[in-house]
Amino acid sequence: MIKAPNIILVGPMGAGKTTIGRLISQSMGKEFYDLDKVIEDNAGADIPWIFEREGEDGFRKRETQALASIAESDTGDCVLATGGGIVMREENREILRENALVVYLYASVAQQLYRTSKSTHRPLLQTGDPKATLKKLFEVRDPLYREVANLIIETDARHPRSVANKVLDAIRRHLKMEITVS
Ligand SMILES: Nc1ncnc2c1ncn2[C@@H]1O[C@H](COP(=O)(O)OP(=O)(O)O)[C@@H](O)[C@H]1O
Ligand SMILES: O=C(O)C1=C[C@@H](OP(=O)(O)O)[C@@H](O)[C@H](O)C1
Ligand SMILES: [Mg+2]
Repeated sequence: MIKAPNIILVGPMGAGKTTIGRLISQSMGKEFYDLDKVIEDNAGADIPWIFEREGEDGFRKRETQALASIAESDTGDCVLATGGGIVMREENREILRENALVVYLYASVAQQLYRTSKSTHRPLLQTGDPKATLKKLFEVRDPLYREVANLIIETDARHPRSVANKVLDAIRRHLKMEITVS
């Protein structure tokens, strides 16, 4: 059986997965991994370069490999922030569902747009109409995030520290509930 990491954050670009993942890993005393960073380290190149040279398909292959390698390693006791497209492949969703507590960080399209607008490192948003792109992606992906999630946390109108505290509370409640039930 594949051993998945403890806490996995999913959600759209700009939901705050990287930011919140780091904060909650510090509070929980767990190792933190950002899947995009793992992919970049493995490739020796950044994400825009990978998209440019290998296309989105090449990136998705690397993403699945990186997820599987973390899931199969002994680093089970960690917090993992994924990229927004992780739910697009069924094999990824299977790994996410296995053993991990998956937290969906929800953000409205307006917030996604606002939070991603200052950065140019997301190749999918380097289009004439990033709002339309985010909306289209969200329509496809939101049901998939919900399919794999154990917990859903709303992030609009919340400071990152407040989102992190909400996630930590929800995780504690969820784990306590599981212990009480079993
Ligand atoms: N709750 C929040 N409120 C305001 N800004 C946020 C919040 N969460 C993240 N951000 C900011 O939004 C940007 C994208 O966050 P990031 O963690 O990279 O998102 P993701 O990894 O989900 O794409 C960063 O500049 C980050 O500081
Ligand atoms: O939504 C996506 O398909 C992607 C999201 C990005 O990560 P973040 O969600 O952390 O921005 C990164 O993996 C890549 O640019 C593709
Ligand atoms: Mg990120």
